Amino acid sequence: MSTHAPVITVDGPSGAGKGTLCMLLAEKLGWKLLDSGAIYRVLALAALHHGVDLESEDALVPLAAHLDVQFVAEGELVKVILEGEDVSGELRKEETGMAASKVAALPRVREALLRRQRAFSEAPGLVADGRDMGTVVFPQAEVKFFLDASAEERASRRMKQLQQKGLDVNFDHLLKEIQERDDRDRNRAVAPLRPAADALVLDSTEMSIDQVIELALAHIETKLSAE
Ligand SMILES: Nc1ncnc2c1ncn2[C@@H]1O[C@H](COP(=O)(O)OP(=O)(O)O)[C@@H](O)[C@H]1O
Ligand SMILES: Nc1ccn([C@@H]2O[C@H](COP(=O)(O)OP(=O)(O)O)[C@@H](O)[C@H]2O)c(=O)n1
Repeated sequence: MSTHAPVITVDGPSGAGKGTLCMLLAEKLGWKLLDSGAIYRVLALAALHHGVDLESEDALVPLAAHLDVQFVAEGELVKVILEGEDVSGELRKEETGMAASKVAALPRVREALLRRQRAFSEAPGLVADGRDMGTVVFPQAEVKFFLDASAEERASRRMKQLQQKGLDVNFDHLLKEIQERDDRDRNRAVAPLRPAADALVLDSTEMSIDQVIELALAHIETKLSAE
């Protein structure tokens, strides 16, 4: 039998600051990190590389079940290796996020990836970043957050992030893509993006990263000391 390890979940829409918060929490607590979005992104890339239709559930399920991916920590960065190839750069592109949200809408694809995500839970604890971490993948999690921000603020954060990587981006186009992806994530039949009933909802539109972390750490301390 596996021993129980505590889990903190952080769900929310694109650009809300989930990845930033999760990385800092995992570092501070010395816990493992699950970037579940990266798994959906890798699956989308595998489908594109193999010429598999992003809407063909029958073809995507075996690809998901046998996904050959490794996450290799290199200092602060995580290198993502798909079938022996470094796809870290391709992974973060907005079009990969868009393709990921298409494969992620398919129920049997999500089912095929469940065990792989749950396997990340190990001692001393796990911080899990995604859309359905607190509702579906780790419903028993000790601490749950739903991190949100206005679509305009999220698009503006994403634009700065992409510009820092030297990419040329148009704000209106980015905002439209983010809204389209959010709509698909919120309205899909299985594991839609929504806060778990027991999640603390944080709207970070007017908050700095430090303020979000401070609030999150205070909530974690309250929840974990009450266990
Ligand atoms: N509260 C905040 N205020 C301003 N910028 C933020 C905040 N939180 C995150 N960011 C920045 O916004 C961008 C997107 O954050 P990220 O953590 O990747 O979001 P997500 O994982 O939810 O898509 C990053 O460049 C990050 O540094
Ligand atoms: N737990 C998760 C994580 C991501 N996803 C899907 O994967 C896409 C990419 O997720 P991501 O977390 O990498 O995206 P960003 O928030 O970084 O933009 C999302 O738009 C969702 O469609 C999901 O369905 N469930």
